[in-house]
Amino acid sequence: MAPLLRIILRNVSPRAGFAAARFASTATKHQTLKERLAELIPAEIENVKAIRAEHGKKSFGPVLVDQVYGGMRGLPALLWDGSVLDAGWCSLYFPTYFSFFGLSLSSSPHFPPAFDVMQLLTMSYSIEYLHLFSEEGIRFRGKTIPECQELLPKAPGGSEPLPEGLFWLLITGEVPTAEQVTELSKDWAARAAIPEFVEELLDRCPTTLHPMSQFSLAVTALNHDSSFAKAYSEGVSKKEYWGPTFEDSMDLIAKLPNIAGRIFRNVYGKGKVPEIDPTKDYSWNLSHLLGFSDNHAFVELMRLYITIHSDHEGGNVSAHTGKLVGSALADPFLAYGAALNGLAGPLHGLANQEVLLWLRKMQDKIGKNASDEAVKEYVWSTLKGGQVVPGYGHAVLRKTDPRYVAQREFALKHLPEDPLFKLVGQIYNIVPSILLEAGKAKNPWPNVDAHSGVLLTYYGLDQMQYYTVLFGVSRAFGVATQLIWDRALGAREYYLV
Ligand SMILES: CC(=O)SCCNC(=O)CCNC(=O)[C@H](O)C(C)(C)COP(=O)(O)OP(=O)(O)OC[C@H]1O[C@@H](n2cnc3c(N)ncnc32)[C@H](O)[C@@H]1OP(=O)(O)O
Ligand SMILES: O=C([O-])CC(=O)C(=O)O
Repeated sequence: MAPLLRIILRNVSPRAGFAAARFASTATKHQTLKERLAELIPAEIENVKAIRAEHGKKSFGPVLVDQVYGGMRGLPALLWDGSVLDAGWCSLYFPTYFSFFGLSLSSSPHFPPAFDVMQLLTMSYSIEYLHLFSEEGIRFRGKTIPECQELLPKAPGGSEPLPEGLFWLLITGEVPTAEQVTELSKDWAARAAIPEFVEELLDRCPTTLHPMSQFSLAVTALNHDSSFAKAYSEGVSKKEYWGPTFEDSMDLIAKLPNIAGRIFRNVYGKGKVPEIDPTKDYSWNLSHLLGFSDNHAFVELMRLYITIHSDHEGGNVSAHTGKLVGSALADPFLAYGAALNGLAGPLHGLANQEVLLWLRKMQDKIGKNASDEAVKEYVWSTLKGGQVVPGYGHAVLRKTDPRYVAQREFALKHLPEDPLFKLVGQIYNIVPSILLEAGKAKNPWPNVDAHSGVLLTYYGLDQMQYYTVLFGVSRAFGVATQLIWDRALGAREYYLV
């Protein structure tokens, strides 16, 4: 049985966070992200040392055979800094005077061991609050999506959070100033150009090659100019790994709009890719490269979309893959290229494409204003055909995904009368009870992918095979954050039996 214990595990984000560093110092208004990060790292290294010295030999509990066969669901062992996923029915948070320790209890088999952990923690941490049966789903550095929408800086005239602010929050645990976010926008615009050979590589792809394959190909090729790979080959000290990893991560995020824009224009015959505007924010530029920047609501949608898709704890396929590949000291481009290949699976990020295809097929079969009865029959025929209902269910969540809710609110504000949006609402009233009746899915509620494609379609971006590329632009924020912190804290490489 010993090898079982060495299986890597999903769904815990127990990192005593940045309160310690915040206690010692506070970000100054003019600091860059890298300067602030450099200040935070030493305290965090000490924090991890202290946790390991005190708790290193304690156990999170047994590993069940079912969990090993069940895709490692509910096993708490994967460190993830940026976000914690709360299943929607049970979550414990332990903020203390010097640290934040978030433990997500994500599935029932894990419940008893989790209580061991609770005891373990209460032995040495003062609990300021503990909330059970909470409803938040994802929290970015402890902040829910509505809190991020409220607290993060906005563009002039905009009401959705700027993803630049979310990235700052993921990296530092702090809400940035508007000035810091503007500097980040400028920095990313300055780094946005992609090498000519990557442009050529994309231009030579057949238009029939799936946009996600092109995306991963181009991201992988960026490794040609990796600061980390260069520094490593020149013998950089372990202690300095995080610096070139940070530079690569910033380059990666900055270059994604140019890659995504080029793929979109090549595949769908939309002409030459325009220049990045260095005075504009990241989402405006992404929208511009896709040809939608004159539509203010679409740009706002991109700001929301990139913010909410950025990070979802470490157990999902893309995040986990990025961390795993990065743990062998592959540079961020190689690690993220691998992550994108996982995101391209239909049970993960590609589900947003699958949802639209499924909706279109449904409309072809039963018409555009079908009755509830006809929709029910169509859903049953999907299940009876041995297929999944795309956009429904989740490995961790046990409630409607708050990212679905955020997108629904956006739709209610901007496109309340859209027929496809209404169909999504109709399906919401039908699918959960059918999935419950079918008796297999542990979570009958919709996930993020059930809604995103409908919004994009409304604004004219109806090339559904392309949708997961946008998801991939966003997910880089979370994966990059973890790669940087893993290098800063000297995370060990994974070892699978
Ligand atoms: C960004 C994201 O990645 S969000 C997820 C996007 N993916 C989708 O929307 C695809 C549809 N959903 C699914 O396939 C699943 O719910 C997943 C992959 C998301 C989660 O999988 P799991 O954690 O294994 O779900 P769960 O434990 O509930 O599965 C139990 C059974 O219910 C089935 N099930 C789960 N969700 C659904 C669904 N939406 N439709 C039909 N059956 C489902 C599973 O296929 C499984 O069947 P099996 O026992 O025959 O293998
Ligand atoms: O968390 C998961 O398993 C899948 C998901 O919703 C995401 O990665 O955004």
